[in-house]
Amino acid sequence: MTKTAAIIGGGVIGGGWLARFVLNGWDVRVFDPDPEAARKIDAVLANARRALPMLYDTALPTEGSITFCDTIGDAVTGASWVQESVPERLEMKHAVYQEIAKSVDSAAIIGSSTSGFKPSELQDGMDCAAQLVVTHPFNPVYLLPLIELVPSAKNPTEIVDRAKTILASLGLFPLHVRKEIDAHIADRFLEAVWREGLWLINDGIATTEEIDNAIRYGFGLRWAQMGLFETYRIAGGEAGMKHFIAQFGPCLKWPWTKLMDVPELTDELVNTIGAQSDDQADGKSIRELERLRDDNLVAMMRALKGQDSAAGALINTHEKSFRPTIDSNVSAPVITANRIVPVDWTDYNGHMNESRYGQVFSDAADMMMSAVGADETYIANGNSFFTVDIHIQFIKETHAGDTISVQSQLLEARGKKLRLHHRMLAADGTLLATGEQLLIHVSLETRRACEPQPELAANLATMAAAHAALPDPKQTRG
Ligand SMILES: NC(=O)C1=CN([C@@H]2O[C@H](COP(=O)(O)OP(=O)(O)OC[C@H]3O[C@@H](n4cnc5c(N)ncnc54)[C@H](O)[C@@H]3O)[C@@H](O)[C@H]2O)C=CC1
Ligand SMILES: C[N+](C)(C)CC(=O)CC(=O)[O-]
Repeated sequence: MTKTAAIIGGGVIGGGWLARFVLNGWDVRVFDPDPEAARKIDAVLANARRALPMLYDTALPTEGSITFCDTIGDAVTGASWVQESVPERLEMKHAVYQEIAKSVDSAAIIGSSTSGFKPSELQDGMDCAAQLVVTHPFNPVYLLPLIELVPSAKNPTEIVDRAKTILASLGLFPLHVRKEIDAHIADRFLEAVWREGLWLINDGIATTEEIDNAIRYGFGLRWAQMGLFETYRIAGGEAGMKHFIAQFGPCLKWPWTKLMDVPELTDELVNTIGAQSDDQADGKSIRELERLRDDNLVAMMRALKGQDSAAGALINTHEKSFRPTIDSNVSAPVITANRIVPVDWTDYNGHMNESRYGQVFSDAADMMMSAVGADETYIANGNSFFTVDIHIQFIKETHAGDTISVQSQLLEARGKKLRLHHRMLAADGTLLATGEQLLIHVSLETRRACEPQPELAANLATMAAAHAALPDPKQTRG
């Protein structure tokens, strides 16, 4: 059944939420009084449509619909999730909640994107306070998975648990902030780091670019995969965290940081920061910077996906929830891939690198193996297939963001030998490449060829019989 979300406020953050819901198959109803809202949302959605699907090795669910509404009441009616992302002003948020409360379903969850308000401040005077929690996202919401989920004492556990389940189903990482506090967890860090950055500029120590270099060439990379404490545990050497604290704890009392002092944001300081930031951007527009940011985030998150670590492990788990299953009894070629070409698969020629064709066909073979029962369990029990030969024909170029699919056909399954033929197609059916693979069934213990287990042999025979009736794929082009 299609689920419906209401997006109240469709700016930078509301637009990102909208994209996250729509690209995960939810219908969305939006209210934003800005006459430019639809145009701005389209721009965010275009970025999201390009970037989010690249994180996954299979197609996302079919997109949901988007409806622009004239009132808050119209937008929230029938929605099971309402996401408020109006400007960070308490009186404005309260006025919006009054309107939401008039029409919202009593079972709906209302999430606020607030960066700093505590849920109890937001719930103050609200009729359906028990339904509202803070769900604080990070920009770009369509790519970054963290959501700080902050309930107050007014929220029943059921709401918090259901919010966690829904957020996880969108590929998000709900971090339950158990005690409400101004600015939750992450923005307290960001603000401390930002404050220090402002001081370093104010005091003429560093420019915006030098500060960004200090982050992106060093600790920013560490933080992205391990965070603060685990990184410092390692920095303590074999003696670990306690040794690290013994060594560096005393520095905390030295005047390394300015702590709560804030430099006065005089015109002079703001102009200095603005000018340095303009220099640093080197003529790139915000849209160009967004694209660079998104491509880099996709590439980094895909690297973590390969390691099944941190944000990458989350993507792998989410992907399992919508990965299609394969029916091995089909008398048509099996669809073994349906995906987007990610940005990290392209090379200096501006197209998908040849090595990735091999990867696509290798993944397709994995899907065929799993379709006939040579799945994770079969492999864990000590048997598998090794590829001993592959012939690839590169027929047409393909580029980052293109949709590709693969049709696989079983050409021969005889004893230890398995021969597959794959056709890689563009979204319009154009043939992009073909791959023919010879695989040999092996024992993972002896690392030598051996006969498949009887059940697998029977499944292979069934598929081979069905596929024998298909036209010879080597004769079919385009
Ligand atoms: N920009 C950021 O980096 C982040 C912002 N947030 C939070 O998200 C919320 C929204 O911030 P942004 O998207 O950055 O602001 P924004 O200014 O980009 O968007 C706010 C949108 O709300 C609309 N709006 C104004 N009054 C409205 C009303 N009565 N009903 C419906 N829509 C209304 C505006 O037309 C605008 O499109 C704030 O609470 C902010 O603290 C959270 C995480 C990051
Ligand atoms: C600057 N900010 C407080 C609005 C930042 C956030 O709330 C989170 C983010 O995306 O950095």
